[in-house]
Amino acid sequence: MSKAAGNIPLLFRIVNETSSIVNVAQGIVRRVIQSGELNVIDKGTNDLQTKADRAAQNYIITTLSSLFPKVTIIGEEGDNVSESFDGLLSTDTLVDKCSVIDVTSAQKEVPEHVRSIQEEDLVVWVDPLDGTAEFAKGITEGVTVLVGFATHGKSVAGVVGQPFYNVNGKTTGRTIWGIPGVGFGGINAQLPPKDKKVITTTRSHSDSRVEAVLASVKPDEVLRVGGAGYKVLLLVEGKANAYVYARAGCKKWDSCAPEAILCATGGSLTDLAGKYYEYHKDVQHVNDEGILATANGEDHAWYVKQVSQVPE
Ligand SMILES: Nc1ncnc2c1ncn2[C@@H]1O[C@H](COP(=O)(O)O)[C@@H](OP(=O)(O)O)[C@H]1O
Ligand SMILES: [Mg+2]
Ligand SMILES: [Mg+2]
Ligand SMILES: [Mg+2]
Repeated sequence: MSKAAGNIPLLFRIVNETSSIVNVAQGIVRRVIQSGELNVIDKGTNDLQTKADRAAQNYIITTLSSLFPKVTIIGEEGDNVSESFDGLLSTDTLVDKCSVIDVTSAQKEVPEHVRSIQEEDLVVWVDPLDGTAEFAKGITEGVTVLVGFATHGKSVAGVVGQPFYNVNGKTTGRTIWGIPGVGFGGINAQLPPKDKKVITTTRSHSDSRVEAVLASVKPDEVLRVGGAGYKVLLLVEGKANAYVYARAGCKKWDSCAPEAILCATGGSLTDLAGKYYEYHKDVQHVNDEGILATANGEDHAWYVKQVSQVPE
């Protein structure tokens, strides 16, 4: 390893490598839908998995673990995913490499908790395709590829790919990264307007309690879209004020990367009581207490109070 590489914090190096890996994974996801062969299975009730979920996970974990063999990687689709990605590696040049962290300028200000991270400290939460219920129906805009990084139980970095992101009607895809306390890139972060309360929530996993809690925050407008990652991107871009989901169902791989990116841009993601989720390797996968995320972290306490008033 060169001296320069040795000086770059491990977290920066792994986020950079992951952004390239996520670019390739986005190509895999696009290729599968172009092929028309999704090979959908239901892992439970309304819990779909397609060939794209399997192949993208296999690619991400195989590549990341070969580069960083000491990290712990937990993928949504489990440990025995063998779907081949060989025929799905495109020469797709549509997606630019995401903007990398400018290490030389950022390095002076790297917080100690980031600088001190060792490979063996990292737990990586991989959701190879978020928004599968919609993807299987051909609703692709909200599909994301999520890779979140945690140390000591906290979400410390995230990379999110959006393979069907459109610019002027052209599907270009994009890759976004965020490290709380350091920065973010790949997205134009904006606060939502203050004069209107736009709330985003699930499109495909609602129930009566989800609706009752949603009503408690008195939305002016509700955006029902697929994917935890996409809902958080709506917050980061100022298109929604809060993401409210009062049901167990999202898992650690759904929230780890979005939490880091949202936090890096001034927002907050917690359970409905305002408590941060833990991301250590032995934690329960299901986020039992729902999701409450706000574009502006200063609004968070108000939402916690509102939702706490809904009877169980
Ligand atoms: N009740 C539930 N059962 C199963 N999965 C759920 C769920 N609620 C949320 N999820 C998962 O959380 C993510 C966001 O959900 P939603 O789009 O409904 O907001 C999706 O991830 P995946 O698409 O990666 O499986 C979805 O499967
Ligand atoms: Mg799934
Ligand atoms: Mg998901
Ligand atoms: Mg998924």
